[in-house]
Amino acid sequence: MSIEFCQRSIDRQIAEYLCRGARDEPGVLVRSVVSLLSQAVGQGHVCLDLEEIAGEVVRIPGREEPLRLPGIVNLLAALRSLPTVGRPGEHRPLILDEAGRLYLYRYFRYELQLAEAIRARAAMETGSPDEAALAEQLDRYFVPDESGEDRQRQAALTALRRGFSVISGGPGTGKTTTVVRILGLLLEQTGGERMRIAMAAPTGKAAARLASSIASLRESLPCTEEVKHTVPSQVTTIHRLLGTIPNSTGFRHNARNPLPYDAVIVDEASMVDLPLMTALVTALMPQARLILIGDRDQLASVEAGAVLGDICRAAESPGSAVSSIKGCVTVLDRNYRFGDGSGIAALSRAINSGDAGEAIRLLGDPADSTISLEATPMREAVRKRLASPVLEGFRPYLEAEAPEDALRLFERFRILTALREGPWGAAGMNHAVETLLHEAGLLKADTPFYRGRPVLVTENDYIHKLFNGDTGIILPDPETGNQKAYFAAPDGTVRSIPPEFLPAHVTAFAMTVHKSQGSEFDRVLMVLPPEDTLLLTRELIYTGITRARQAITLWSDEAVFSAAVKRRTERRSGLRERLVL
Ligand SMILES: Nc1ncnc2c1ncn2[C@@H]1O[C@H](COP(=O)(O)OP(=O)(O)OP(=O)(O)O)[C@@H](O)[C@H]1O
Repeated sequence: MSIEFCQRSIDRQIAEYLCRGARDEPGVLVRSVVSLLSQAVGQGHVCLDLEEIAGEVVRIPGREEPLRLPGIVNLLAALRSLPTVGRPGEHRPLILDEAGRLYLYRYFRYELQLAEAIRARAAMETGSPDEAALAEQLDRYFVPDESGEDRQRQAALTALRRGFSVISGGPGTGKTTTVVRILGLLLEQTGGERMRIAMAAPTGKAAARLASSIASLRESLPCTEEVKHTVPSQVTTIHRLLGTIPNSTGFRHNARNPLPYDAVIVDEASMVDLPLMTALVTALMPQARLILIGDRDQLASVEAGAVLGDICRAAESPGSAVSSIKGCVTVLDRNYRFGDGSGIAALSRAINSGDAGEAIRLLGDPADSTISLEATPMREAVRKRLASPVLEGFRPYLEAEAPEDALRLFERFRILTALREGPWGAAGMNHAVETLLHEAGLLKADTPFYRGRPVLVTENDYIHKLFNGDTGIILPDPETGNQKAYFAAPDGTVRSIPPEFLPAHVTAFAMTVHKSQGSEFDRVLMVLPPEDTLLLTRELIYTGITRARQAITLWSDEAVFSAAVKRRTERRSGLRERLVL
């Protein structure tokens, strides 16, 4: 195997800077390794596994001869001889650990701090000592079902008893239902007011979704009105909770100024990267409880790490038997929304187990119209093939009068893509959809902010309270007739701003699967390119498919789909091992 360097200038600069002491041929070697580390971090890995690259051939841009890296012993020796490389515990720009993992110092420190904080919290027993009272409470909240195995009840028990717990499950497995019951249980246990609980999610959209679920589920809790009223209804973004500081990567809340909460619950935790998760756990009070909710099978965070996945795997690993992380993770696997036999549920299971053949069989089953597979059309045929799903999917919102109706109806259908650019990427699809809708007379795409243009915000704007991932629609103000960008607020109301004030945004008929994390739509058309690429992974396919509540159509060639389902995203990190110490 040879390693391709898609070296960015930043990787080269970092390597030059960190390898100042290294000269001549060994200097080229260590500079290359450090460049590879920087590149790996850019791709989402936390560290570089030297075992994996030892003995491999590296092609370096601008250098004719490829470089063969030495075997692991010599490679480790070469790196250890550098003044910039230290061992764990030392304060050097690069850290080489005992397992041959090379880190940028910052990431090593994050990983170590996160593992230590989680282990300490996992070892913390927080539950009420009154077992009989606890059993009575749990029976009230979780009416035993015929299966005899109630994972939701188990998840709640863990959340009540331990300082750290994780609830992982796909859409519709009852994560939100369980969280709301945990809220009721926690508040009951402590007599309501004394328990200070914060709820957060990585994006504004995910926060809004959780807030509205809590509002609708709270009334059904089997507790007193008094307890119901103390159930918190606010969900914030993690950045807001921690308090961002302009032009700094630090937060207002940290170990010296901890968050004033007894329990912090984080939804959509698979989207949280290593630096942010570390910032969050280090900002908790020593006795505070942390509950993470998410889907371990989804795409990992955009930035470095796969924290939720690593935690879940650590809890399952054989080594965890003697560690505090054992028993902290509950996986919910029963689909209450569709039933386990539904097409989308069965398809997600086949994909998660890497069984592409079964997934293709399910997709081809004519008896199930909720899931289907069609070959990706050639570039020239894309628009023709899009016409029917696009007109059907987008007509209702474009014909709606009131902004709140348009926003609600827009959630019915979305095109998700694997790629950002190109004819099968979000950019190409958006262009094709715009043209189709324009030709059909459903919109007039003659100005940037035409009536009906859906926009997806791509950065956080604290002034206008718009966040990365928020989706709005340009519509005329009923009173003035001027175009405005309308957004659904977390409380269910609609608000608007003049389109000129919009932060960075893109058109949103189609969006990448990455951007769709934290959202769900009734029907989804997911588009894979006709050629296989390394970006197509099992996690990407699973995440895209599970965005659909009712029906999914997949455009993909069978070979491309199979290759993708078999390809797992592996993010290098040492977190799993550090958690089971
Ligand atoms: N134990 C249960 N018995 C019966 N129905 C349940 C149970 N748990 C959840 N449900 C129902 O299943 C549906 C999905 O539950 P919920 O929204 O809590 O799942 P979720 O995992 O949070 O899904 P998503 O990730 O899509 O938000 C809801 O309609 C809920 O009422």
